[in-house]
Amino acid sequence: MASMVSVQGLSKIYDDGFKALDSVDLEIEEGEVLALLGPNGAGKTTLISAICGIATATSGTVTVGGHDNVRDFRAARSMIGLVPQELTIENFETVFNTVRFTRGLFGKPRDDAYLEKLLRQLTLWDKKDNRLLTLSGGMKRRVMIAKALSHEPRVLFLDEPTAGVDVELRKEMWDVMRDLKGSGVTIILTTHYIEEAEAMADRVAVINKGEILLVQDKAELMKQMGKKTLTVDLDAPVDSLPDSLAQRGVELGADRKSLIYTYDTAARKTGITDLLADIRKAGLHLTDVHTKQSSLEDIFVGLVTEDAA
Ligand SMILES: Nc1ncnc2c1ncn2[C@@H]1O[C@H](COP(=O)(O)OP(=O)(O)OP(=O)(O)O)[C@@H](O)[C@H]1O
Repeated sequence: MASMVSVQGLSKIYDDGFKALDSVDLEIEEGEVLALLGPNGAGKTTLISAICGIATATSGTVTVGGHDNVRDFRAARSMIGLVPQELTIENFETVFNTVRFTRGLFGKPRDDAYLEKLLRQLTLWDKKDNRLLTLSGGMKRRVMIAKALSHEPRVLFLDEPTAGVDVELRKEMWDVMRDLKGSGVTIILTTHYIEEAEAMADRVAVINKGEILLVQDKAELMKQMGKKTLTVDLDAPVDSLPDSLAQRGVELGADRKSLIYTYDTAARKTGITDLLADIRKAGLHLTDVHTKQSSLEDIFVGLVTEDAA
């Protein structure tokens, strides 16, 4: 698939000498949802700002829809919609006027039919004549998205779209994003909620200290790095692990009353049946078994911690 956004060797050193981006390479495909995941201060906002041309890069290049974002700034920028972290809306303006005004700022001719379609898609049409200050938090966020899409961009950047919002509103935002993806918009969202990346992304890019540590298909990532742990609770503590179990890679729990077995979910044979037979042969009695699947969070924490080491 063609790259909608291509970032090559992008570095950003702020005036105080701080290197916020270190030679970032990133290809974003048309129609995908890419989640840019990283801890606070990782460089997510800086990267988005540099792609959108708000922050000037120290070195490297960015193209959007084939347009260089410096040499051909206007063409590149016209393809981008940006929803910043903070709500920036004109409280006394109406929904329709604010969206129409933003479209005008991009030099686009008036097209009320397009704006009606957009506001309907974002379930804001009923509120089109309402002043923004009368809207709920969720509606205000949707107005921000409508503004960002008012000039019909092909790529939408959402910087922390659900930071500090409640669970219900987060789910509502996810529905909005899914709907937009369905209509063909390429979406890049930054988040430090792993749950959000897990729910929304086709691909995940992990950034830490200005460097991209990994970019991968989400399902692939979870399959490859995903491990499952089986814990077997015993009816009485054991002094040492029987050899037959140690050979299988089983570990004794800290309480000496449980056995822990980690296996690869992608493997054809997990070895659980044999393991249970060996436990029985060793004369151990189990009282319970439970399994835990490693989440994107475990994978992410692992990557970032490794990077810090
Ligand atoms: N104008 C600036 N001058 C100097 N340093 C800056 C400037 N803006 C950001 N930084 C630093 O660059 C680093 C990356 O910041 P950035 O806002 O891109 O991170 P982030 O991943 O978006 O973080 P968060 O999740 O907290 O929003 C941080 O260490 C930040 O302090």
